Amino acid sequence: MTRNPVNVTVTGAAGQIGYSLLFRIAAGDLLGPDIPVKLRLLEIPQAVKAAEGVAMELDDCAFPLLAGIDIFDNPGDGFAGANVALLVGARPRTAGMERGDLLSANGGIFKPQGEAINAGAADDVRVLVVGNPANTNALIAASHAPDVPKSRFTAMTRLDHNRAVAQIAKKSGAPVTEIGNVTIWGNHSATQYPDLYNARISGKNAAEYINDQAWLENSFIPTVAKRGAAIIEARGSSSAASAASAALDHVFTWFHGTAEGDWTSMGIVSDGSYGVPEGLVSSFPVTTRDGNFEIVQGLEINEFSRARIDASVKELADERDAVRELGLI
Ligand SMILES: NC(=O)c1ccc[n+]([C@@H]2O[C@H](COP(=O)([O-])OP(=O)(O)OC[C@H]3O[C@@H](n4cnc5c(N)ncnc54)[C@H](O)[C@@H]3O)[C@@H](O)[C@H]2O)c1
Ligand SMILES: O=C(O)C[C@H](O)C(=O)O
Repeated sequence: MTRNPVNVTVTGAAGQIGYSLLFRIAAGDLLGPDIPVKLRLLEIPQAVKAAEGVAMELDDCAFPLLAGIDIFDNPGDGFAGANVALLVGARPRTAGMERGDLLSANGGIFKPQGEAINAGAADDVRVLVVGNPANTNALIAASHAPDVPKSRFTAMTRLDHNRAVAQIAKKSGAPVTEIGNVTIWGNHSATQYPDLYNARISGKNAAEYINDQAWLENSFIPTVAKRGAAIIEARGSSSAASAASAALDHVFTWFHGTAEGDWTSMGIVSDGSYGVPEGLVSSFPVTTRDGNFEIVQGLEINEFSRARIDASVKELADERDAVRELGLI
């Protein structure tokens, strides 16, 4: 039986994440090996030519699952009929730019994109925001899409989650497949809190298994939280292949589900769980199935974790207040 292709809109298609992401989407890594996709590439007018070059290369791969590629320079056409929307394109921070300038520049991108999703995306649309500041950009987009359920808008903290898994595997000597129940709480920023206390290694409590508080405080948390900056420092540009891989993991897990007893991390609109004010887009532990998710409830939050979650959530509240003042939400 042949399935109808799924429309996948990717913004920032000519950028460096786009270049890693699109080929793997077309190879079936986003939705699965039996689901054809139609790519809708959205770029700014100046980058359309580069996106055309990427589309030529996609053609040249002769991917069996790739049912078509269209390129757009405006959100209204780019999001029309989108079932999955990956919002990667964003305005990067440049020298001398204040946080408010960055939020304002990105508001100019994510407000019209939210409006276009509201107006023309498919009824079942699922949105992942990758472009930074991802959580607040997702908040802006969601607030301009009143007809789309808030649960359809997510921000990417899966890269942070995967980074935490890798660090725990390295420290413990266990393979990544034995690491589970990792949570990233809060913002995709240096204030994020990767939670070792509720994580598990081969079914055992990870904090007890590793039993090294100095490593947890002075190595694990800062390494994960500042990994983006470390990659920029080493590579001369921000993470791209790992970010693309995490975006694929995020969407794949959203549709195909978390493993029994495990969970993943997603930036989602808070329902007030764990004291995170309702409406903020914060990272939580979630279980997923068939394009839906539920926050894992009842986890123990010790004093150490509480202080760090609160600090990251405060940053999210400050970002929300800043975009509110700018009239972006
Ligand atoms: N959440 C995460 O974990 C994570 C990880 C890595 C990078 N990022 C962020 O992802 C974003 C993209 O990174 P990159 O390395 O691909 O950047 P890049 O600069 O290489 O590419 C960005 C692309 O977006 C395009 N673009 C800009 N405004 C647009 C708009 N309004 N509509 C459509 N396209 C637009 C640009 O033309 C460019 O081609 C950045 O904001 C980066 O900070 C997030
Ligand atoms: O930190 C950044 O600016 C890049 C990105 O968000 C990352 O986490 O790699």
